[in-house]
Amino acid sequence: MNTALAAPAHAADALDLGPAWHAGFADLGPAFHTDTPPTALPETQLVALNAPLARELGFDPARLTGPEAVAALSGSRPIAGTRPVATVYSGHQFGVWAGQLGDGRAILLGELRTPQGPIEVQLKGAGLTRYSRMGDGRAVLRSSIREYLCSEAMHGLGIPTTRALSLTGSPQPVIRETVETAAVVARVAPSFVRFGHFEHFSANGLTPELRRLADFVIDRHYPDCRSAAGNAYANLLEAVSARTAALLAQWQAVGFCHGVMNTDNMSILGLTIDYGPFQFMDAFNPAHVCNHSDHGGRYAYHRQPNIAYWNLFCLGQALLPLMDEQQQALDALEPYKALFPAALTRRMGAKLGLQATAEGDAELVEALMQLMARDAVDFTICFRRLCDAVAGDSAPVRDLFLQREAFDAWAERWRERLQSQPGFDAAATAAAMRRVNPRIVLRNHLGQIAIERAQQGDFTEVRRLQQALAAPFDDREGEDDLAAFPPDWAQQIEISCSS
Ligand SMILES: Nc1ncnc2c1ncn2[C@@H]1O[C@H](COP(=O)(O)OP(=O)(O)OP(=O)(O)O)[C@@H](O)[C@H]1O
Ligand SMILES: [Mg+2]
Repeated sequence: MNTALAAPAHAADALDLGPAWHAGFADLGPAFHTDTPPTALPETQLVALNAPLARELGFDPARLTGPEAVAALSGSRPIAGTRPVATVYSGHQFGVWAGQLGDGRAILLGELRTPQGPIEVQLKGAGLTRYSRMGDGRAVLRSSIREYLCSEAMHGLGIPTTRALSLTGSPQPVIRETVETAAVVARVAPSFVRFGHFEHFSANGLTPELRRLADFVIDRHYPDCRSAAGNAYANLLEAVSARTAALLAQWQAVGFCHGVMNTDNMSILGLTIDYGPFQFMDAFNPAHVCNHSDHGGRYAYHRQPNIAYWNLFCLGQALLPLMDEQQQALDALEPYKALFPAALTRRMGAKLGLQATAEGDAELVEALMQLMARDAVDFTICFRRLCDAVAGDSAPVRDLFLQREAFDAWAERWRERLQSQPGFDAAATAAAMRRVNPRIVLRNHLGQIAIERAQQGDFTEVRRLQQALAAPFDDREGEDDLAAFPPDWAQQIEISCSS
């Protein structure tokens, strides 16, 4: 059922932003959500707008910049045609069952129909909901800038992610370790359903609702799971596992640490979701833990692929009531073990200029990563300089290593492998490598500089970063500072769950 929405009760005050809204998820019924209007913030202002995305969604960007629209995008004025709800989910946090969670500060407005399919819109930080528990329903400007920029950075890198439409701020104080100010990210995705949504209905023995949710997701996003042979829900689990494997390979290949891979932060569509304590690594350390609250290092970079598998197990467990036997879930999860390493070798091989995977490539990649780890080499700069080494000068990449002879020995093996490719063309290979090895990623210190300026009321750096991160593979003038090594103070930045 996909009904267009009736005008809400507060229609007189509601602002028409252009495109028509549909209920989508809210049609599932009251077991899945609670009607929750956003809570207004005072004196809202536009920190940044994603005009290209606005156009894709059917908005006229010029119409989103006026004070009324900015109030609407921050949840401070109702949007005509929307039906705001907070959805309920549960989840495993840091390996432990956490029980009911839910959208404690994100409010789903409804969905827009685009040529690419339905797109849900949420306001994160838009006020208290039934699921806020001890929280205040708010998000601070600091963490909202990080979410806004990183979701678009991931999109620019070609990594599946929720996306950010707008970032609005307000002087309203929000208490974290210090007093900060409130902000709201309007974010979009084809679906915000998480593994935790399934865990919720399963753990509560609500099998009809569990089935309803699974059918909703299959019908809209995985129709092949029903037409294929076998149990449709086991097929769903297998399809989600495949997307998750592909996602994790992409994270690992850009040195991205998520920081809070709890099952409530795992997207059923294999999107990156919840930009909290994430980090793009500077110096490569496979055991790097970006979240200062993660004392045990559960979500260290090198553990991410196994954690994803653990989370998929939780999803499989949740879907069991819809399967005929446990073995179906186990069989659906099995392919991850081969899919992930194959995808990683393919991605890392492409970073090294290899068009197809051959025997020995995984080992060649691993040997480089070990050298990088031993010398704490900068992840992004190393791969970018390798591009230049194919057709030209290898001194800049060699200079990154302390153990130069070890690097030379590795580079010789690499060159041999490159030249073994049929029709090898050095210039074309270097160009292809530049399309997969970004020049610019959202390093912690770059975000920090933009945050500190924005906290002073200057949003220019947020907007400059947004533009640069949208095309992270390009060599553009005036962006050398964004592609440079991190300053020493970058190591002192502490990123925690506080947001
Ligand atoms: N300030 C807050 N007020 C209310 N609830 C919160 C707040 N911060 C986090 N929560 C809730 O705590 C749980 C775990 O938070 P987590 O940090 O994973 O998510 P989040 O950053 O709020 O958002 P999301 O996963 O939607 O991006 C979620 O249910 C979340 O809604
Ligand atoms: Mg979360």
